Amino acid sequence: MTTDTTTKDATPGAAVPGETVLDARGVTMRFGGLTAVRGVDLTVNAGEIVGLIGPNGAGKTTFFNCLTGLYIPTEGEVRYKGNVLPPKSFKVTAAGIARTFQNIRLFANMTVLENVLVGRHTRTKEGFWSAVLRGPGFHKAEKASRDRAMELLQFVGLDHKSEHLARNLPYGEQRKLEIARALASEPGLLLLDEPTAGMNPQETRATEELVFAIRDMGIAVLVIEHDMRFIFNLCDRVAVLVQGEKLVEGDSATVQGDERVVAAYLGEPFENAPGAEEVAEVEAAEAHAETAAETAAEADAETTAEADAETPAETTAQTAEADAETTDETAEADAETTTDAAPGKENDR
Ligand SMILES: Nc1ncnc2c1ncn2[C@@H]1O[C@H](COP(=O)(O)OP(=O)(O)OP(=O)(O)O)[C@@H](O)[C@H]1O
Repeated sequence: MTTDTTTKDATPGAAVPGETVLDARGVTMRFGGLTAVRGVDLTVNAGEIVGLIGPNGAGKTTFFNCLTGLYIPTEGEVRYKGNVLPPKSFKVTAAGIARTFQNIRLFANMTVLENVLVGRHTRTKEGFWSAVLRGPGFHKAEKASRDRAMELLQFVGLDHKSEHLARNLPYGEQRKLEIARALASEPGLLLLDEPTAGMNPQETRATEELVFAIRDMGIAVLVIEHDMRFIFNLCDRVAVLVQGEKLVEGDSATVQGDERVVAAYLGEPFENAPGAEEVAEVEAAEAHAETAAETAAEADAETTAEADAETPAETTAQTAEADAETTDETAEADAETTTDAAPGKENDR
């Protein structure tokens, strides 16, 4: 019996510069009557950071799921380094694509180090008997895995927390741990689904640096994010999905300057832009609701003004009358009193 306990190619992801790492063509995903992604083409080349943006429900995560074997696209094809991807997520990971999730998926009750070690399982060859017998080869492989996991924890800045339980990490560090675990499979392409969600501006900037460092390690990156500043600082190319369709693709300046993108985010759709009709309907309903609210407010304001105008005038007039009468009576009484009681008057008479 032989047990192969060597660690597989440490950097299988290392890509040839300029090589097309990901090539998705005509990817369509339907759920019953709903087409979440429609005919999307997207490539990611070695050394690139590509952004995928779009309003909520645009189909970004569904597209990611089609790239990672979680969904089998209804139509279209996804190739990684020229090979069609197998329709199983663990095989996609083994092929060289790793990902993080929008909703963090860590093993909460395992330590930080154990979480990263789990990510390494596709890169080790220890078989069943090796694990059972725990011979010298197994221990050697285990040590190599631990060393690599610690390197990755150091890379994301979590090596000092390797023995902490994952669930005790603050949110931002949990996101970093997810990235370290994804890197543990030594990918050639990393897909990040909203990596800065819930982070403060400082953590977001640190994540930006981390993604640049990942790219510099030779790993291509495709990132979904709603933080436009993060996307436009980071990405070589950005693709915009709206209503499941790719609306625009280009460098940051091109995408930022494209009026259809501005319209898709600001709710002023272009004629024939995907989703324009729906947005127009929502806008019309909102405008109608606003007009109704304004009319009601104006009517209220008029009623109040009329009531205000009548009430103080009458009250003031009545008060003035009452004051005048009181003053006259007081003056008379004062005059009488003063006259009657004036000292020395009688003496003067
Ligand atoms: N498993 C599913 N079954 C049915 N419909 C789904 C499924 N997954 C996604 N959808 C629908 O597909 C559409 C696209 O959703 P998706 O989550 O991909 O959008 P998104 O762009 O990632 O949105 P967000 O930015 O809010 O995460 C939505 O209408 C969603 O409800």
